[in-house]
Parts: sequence; structure tokens; C-alpha cells
Amino acid sequence: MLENAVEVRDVVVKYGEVTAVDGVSLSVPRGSILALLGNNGAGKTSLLQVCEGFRGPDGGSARVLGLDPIADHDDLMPRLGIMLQSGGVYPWATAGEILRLFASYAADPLDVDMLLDRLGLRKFAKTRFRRLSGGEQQRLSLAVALVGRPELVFLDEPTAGMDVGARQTTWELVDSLRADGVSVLLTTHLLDEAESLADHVVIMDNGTVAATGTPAELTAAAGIDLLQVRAEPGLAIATLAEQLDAKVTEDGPGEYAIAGTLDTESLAEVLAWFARAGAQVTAVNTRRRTLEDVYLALTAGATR
Ligand SMILES: Nc1ncnc2c1ncn2[C@@H]1O[C@H](COP(=O)(O)OP(=O)(O)OP(=O)(O)O)[C@@H](O)[C@H]1O
Repeated sequence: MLENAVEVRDVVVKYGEVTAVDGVSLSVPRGSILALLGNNGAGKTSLLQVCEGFRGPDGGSARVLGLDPIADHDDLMPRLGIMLQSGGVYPWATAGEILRLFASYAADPLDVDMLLDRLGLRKFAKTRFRRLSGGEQQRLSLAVALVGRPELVFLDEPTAGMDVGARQTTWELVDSLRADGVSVLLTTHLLDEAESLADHVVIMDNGTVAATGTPAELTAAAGIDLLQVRAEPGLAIATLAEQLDAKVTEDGPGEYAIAGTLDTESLAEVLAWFARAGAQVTAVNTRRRTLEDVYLALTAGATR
């Protein structure tokens, strides 16, 4: 069996007193997309830099396409596509020139015009990099990362600064990489990006792994449902929480939320409880948990 495209074991990254990555392990199976999801400062870029060979880990190890990212840097680089957060290529060169230059480094590059078309950049082919908008620069950086037909792509917040249309185009392009057997490790703090693109999600919080799984596994874990009931405010919900062994909160006046693993029986129990309390129920709504619910619960939604 082929080894994983990326294998990270107990990686630690320190900046002086700051421990940015604190013992993270993960693997990216070949031909799959893994999203590193986390708030600002969670340690995503630092971990990516270790995988890219731009810095050595202060602890643990990383293997990329079976090689050591630093010792085997020269062998590895032609097989990787790297899109940095600030895609600073040559600011005075045009988009077309930049892409052609990077294509010339590759043994079997993609067709430059096709790539410009795919990313909606054809009309900017003669525009200098520094004259492109932030989102257009991002798209060009993505094109640069992909032009050499890499086996593995590292994307650091690939859609940051893009408008909705460009984001959609980028997602489609990244999705099509998987169909071509390319492996992708990307960072994002966009939940919908992780949910719609990734086969596996690793939620990082404060330098550690807070949770890991497929988007479906993450949302199914520990109670998948939310039940929202509208009735009069101020009901004594503690007894309902006890009875159901679920989390019951009054989120706004008369807006009750019951979170737990709920089936038809427990639904009936909830409504019976409201009836016994003499409450007038005016609305009932069930909702599956989203990745956002899981993410906020794990990271407390806070930017440190
Ligand atoms: N060169 C550096 N020197 C000192 N501290 C750094 C350096 N680079 C990053 N850090 C710190 O390490 C922590 C992790 O940063 P990192 O950039 O890896 O996080 P991130 O998850 O990629 O964040 P973002 O989403 O904002 O890009 C932060 O607290 C950051 O301030």
C-alpha cells in the first residue's frame, strides 16, 4: 500500500517562549483533501511550513511523499504545489509572464492558457501582478501552485480575499484535483470551505488538535440534533435537562434549544414536558448540527 502523502507525528513549533504547535499528529491519505481548520493564531501556518520544509520542527517529525521535507527538499520541490498566504511573486511581471515562468520550471506543465481560463484570469494575462486586486493575486498564486502538475498541494487560506464567484471557482478547481489523484493539505478558517471541500478535517485550537474526522463524523459526534421550541419565557428547564440528559438552554426569551441525541421518543418527551408545564408551544424546529456548531463548541468561538 502507498504511504500517506503527508504524515505528521507529534510536531512542535516554538517561537521563543511561544509554542505555536504543541504536539500535533495528522496524516493526509493520497488523493484526498485535508482541511486544517482553526482560528487566527491556532498554529495552522506554522504546521504547514514544517510540511513544506520551510522550517524544521522543534519536536516530532514530518514525512511528505515519503521524504523528509528538509533533507530531501530538492527532490521534493518539483512534486509539490505551494500557495503561500501572501502570494508575493514578481510584482512587476504580468500574470501571464509569471505563470509561464513557473510552467517553464516544470517537466510536464499544464497548459497556461487553459489555467488562466479556468481561474478567470485570461483578461489579466497582460496585467502586472501589483495591479491585480487581492482576490486576483490569490487566484494567480493558486495557478502558480498548480501549473507544474504537483502530486501534493499545500494551500494556505486559498480563498482569503476572494469574492463569492472566485471562491466557488477555486473550490471547483481544488475539488477537481482530487479527481486527478492529487493530495491537498489546506488551511482555512472558513467552515463552509472545510465542509464542502475536505475529506478529513482537523480542528486546531491553540496549537493542538481539538477534533478530527470527516465532516460527517464531526457533526455526528456527541449528539447530532438540535431541537428548538418557542413557548413562553422563563420555564424551569432544569427538570427537562435532567429528564432527557440533554443540554437545554433558553437562548432568547421563550426560545428554547435542546441539544443532544434526539429521536422520535425524546421529541415526544420534550413536547409532553412543555404540555405538563402548561406552556403554549408556538413553534418547533429540528436542525442537524453543522460543523459550525461543533467548531464553536470546541474552540469557544474565541480568537485568542
Ligand atoms: N515568526 C513568528 N515569531 C513569533 N511568533 C510567531 C511567528 N509566527 C507565528 N507566531 C505565533 O505563533 C502562533 C501561531 O501562528 P500561525 O501563523 O501558525 O497560526 P495560524 O493558525 O496560521 O493563524 P492565521 O489563521 O492567523 O494565519 C500565533 O500565536 C503567532 O502569533
